[in-house]
Amino acid sequence: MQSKDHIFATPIAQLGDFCFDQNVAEVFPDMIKRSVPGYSNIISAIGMMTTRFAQPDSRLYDLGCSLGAATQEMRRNLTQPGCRIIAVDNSAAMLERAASHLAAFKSEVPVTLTEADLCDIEIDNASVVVLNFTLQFIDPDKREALLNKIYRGLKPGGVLILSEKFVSADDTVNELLIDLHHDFKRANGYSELEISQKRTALENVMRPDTPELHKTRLKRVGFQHVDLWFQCFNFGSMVAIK
Ligand SMILES: Nc1ncnc2c1ncn2[C@@H]1O[C@H](C[S@+](CC[C@H]([NH3+])C(=O)[O-])CC(=O)[O-])[C@@H](O)[C@H]1O
Ligand SMILES: O=C(O)C(=O)Cc1ccccc1
Repeated sequence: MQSKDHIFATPIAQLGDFCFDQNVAEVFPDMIKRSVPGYSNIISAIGMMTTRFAQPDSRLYDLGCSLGAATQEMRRNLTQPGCRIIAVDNSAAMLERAASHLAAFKSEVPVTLTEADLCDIEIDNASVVVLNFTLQFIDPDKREALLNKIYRGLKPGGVLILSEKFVSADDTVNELLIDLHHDFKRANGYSELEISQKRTALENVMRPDTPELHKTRLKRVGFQHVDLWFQCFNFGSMVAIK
């Protein structure tokens, strides 16, 4: 049985910044499923893209892996020999649980779990890189350098799958998409208090960009082929091919 997310269910007097601690790690599968429209479709598609883009004797990176949902899907769909998956997160609580989640499945594919800041790791010999709802938590000033490092670490023909919460450049549409996201959360059983307290807690730590900025930046770092392949409300996923 997975634990249900009640983190923001009661009034919190000193609402601090959202962080990926033990409490969040414990309820994370429930939290992400009820909070991110399209999450399970995106995870499935990461598996499908792995089958298409993984190259023999290369590395696959899951950056900001949380409990390793994308890692597990890549591992299940990998058909090329000699590959290794490197799953990275800077939350010790997440990585501890990722290790036990991944150990619950049998697989021949080696996985390295690394506790590190994405800004400090090396990326090398990569055929598939996944940033599934992680770039939005990186300091905006460091995003381009990280994407540049990913581009340089990818082999020709390699792919980056970048999923994010977006802001719309059009204020009216932006408000509509945020409202629809809140409707989605209500429909999934979150109360007004849960929605508003989490929104406040995320304000300083999650800074979404427009899809246009993502596309321009990905092109600037060198990706030849970039587009949005999925969007539901203000959440979506882009593909960038080297
Ligand atoms: N600087 C950083 N360095 C490393 N990790 C970081 C950093 N900043 C944040 N993280 C990590 O990025 C993850 C973001 S969750 C990813 C979901 C997952 N990809 C999934 O497909 O289930 C998305 C969400 O919760 O909306 C958390 O585990 C953070 O600890
Ligand atoms: O819940 C939200 O409002 C989100 O934007 C998604 C989310 C999901 C899990 C952790 C942090 C943010």
